[in-house]
Amino acid sequence: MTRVLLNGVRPYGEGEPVDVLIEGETIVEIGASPQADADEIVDGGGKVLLPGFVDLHTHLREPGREDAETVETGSMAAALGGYTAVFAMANTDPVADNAVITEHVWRRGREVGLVDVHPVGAVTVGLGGEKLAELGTMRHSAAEVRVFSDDGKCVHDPLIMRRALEYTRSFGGLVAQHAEEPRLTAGAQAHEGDNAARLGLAGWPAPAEESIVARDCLLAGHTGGSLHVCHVSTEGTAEILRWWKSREAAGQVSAEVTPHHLLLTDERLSTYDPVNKVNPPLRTDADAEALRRALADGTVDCVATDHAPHAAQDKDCEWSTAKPGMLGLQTALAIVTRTMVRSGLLDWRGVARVMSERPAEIAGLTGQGRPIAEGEPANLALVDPEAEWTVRAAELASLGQNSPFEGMRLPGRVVATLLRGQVTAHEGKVRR
Ligand SMILES: NC(=O)N[C@@H](CC(=O)O)C(=O)O
Ligand SMILES: [Zn+2]
Ligand SMILES: [Zn+2]
Repeated sequence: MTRVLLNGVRPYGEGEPVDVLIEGETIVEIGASPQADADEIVDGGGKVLLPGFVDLHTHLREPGREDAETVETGSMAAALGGYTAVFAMANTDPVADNAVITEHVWRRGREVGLVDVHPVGAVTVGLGGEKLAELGTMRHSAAEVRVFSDDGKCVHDPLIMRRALEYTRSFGGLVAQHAEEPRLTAGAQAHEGDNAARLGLAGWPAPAEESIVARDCLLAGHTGGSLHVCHVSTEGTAEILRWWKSREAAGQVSAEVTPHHLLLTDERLSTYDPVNKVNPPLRTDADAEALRRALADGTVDCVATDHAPHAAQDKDCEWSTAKPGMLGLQTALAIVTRTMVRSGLLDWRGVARVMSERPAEIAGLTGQGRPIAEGEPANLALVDPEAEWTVRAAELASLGQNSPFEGMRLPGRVVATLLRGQVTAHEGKVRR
């Protein structure tokens, strides 16, 4: 069995540095270990050791748009970003609304072997919003799909949403909702507010999100199904979730926020650079601040990247025809470090909670988001909290280069990632 020694690391950024010895897939010893007989020694230098990150919301674009991303390039970006599990959204071409596609994505993930790739199944056939997909078949396929989402589109018909919550409940599944009332966002190009008005961009009003979130909380409560709210973007949504979760009969409702909604606002739109175009749109300072507070106090459960790579021709064009979406996997930890850790809103235990433990729990992954302790699976991310680096999209592993953080100097860097004891990334290089 291969033995890897992480030399002088601080689990959760707490206490004096310790040595972590990994044998095969498992952490076998934490303390002062003999270094001599390890096959590989990773020099920890007192850096922060966290459980490997889990991303509930990634777009890998395979099948169909392999010019924007593939399971392979997305897995590389994930490993470099500290991730040990990602959920690949179903809005591919063809749509992942059946077991053939979800098994293909799952198998590709296993072949690449850098990160656990869990395909998300579509809720409705072709993301059409009209007919439930064969959720049970996907659940019982080799990919064991548990998370279902029409992401990119909202399951806007309340009866379909009700049925999806009821049906997934029967096998312990989860519906992840892209909350957007389509009647309120027809033609929308930006957050509805002063900036959009000044720039002449059609508005995406906050209630388009909030009305669906409120409705879906009620439906989840009524059916006993599990609801996960994707990319929460407004202060109002945070308030609805806070109220709903304070109720005794809140049931299973969870929510995620993206790094870009924690940091960026619609002030960036004045250049009309489509790199800032995303769904839901970048909102106001007050929204971003409310989201940071909601993440800190647990109202919003976790960070999910909504990593959405696009080919150059879909982004280097005029605003209205550009596709929405931003890269996220390799910058998430740095944005969380800047917005949550440097601001004092979260300590590293808190980061472990929002980037690993909660998302693993929400998705029902048993081997991820585990404590850093002897006998536990060695899914780990080693983070240098002091390192500063400048984002260069051309240097990221993704095929698409649409990072809104281009040129930004950010704190916090992933030094190494381990998937079940295998080093998958180290010092900015992928290991295969
Ligand atoms: N976030 C985006 O702006 N785009 C996503 C879809 C989505 O997450 O809604 C995409 O697939 O490109
Ligand atoms: Zn979405
Ligand atoms: Zn998405």
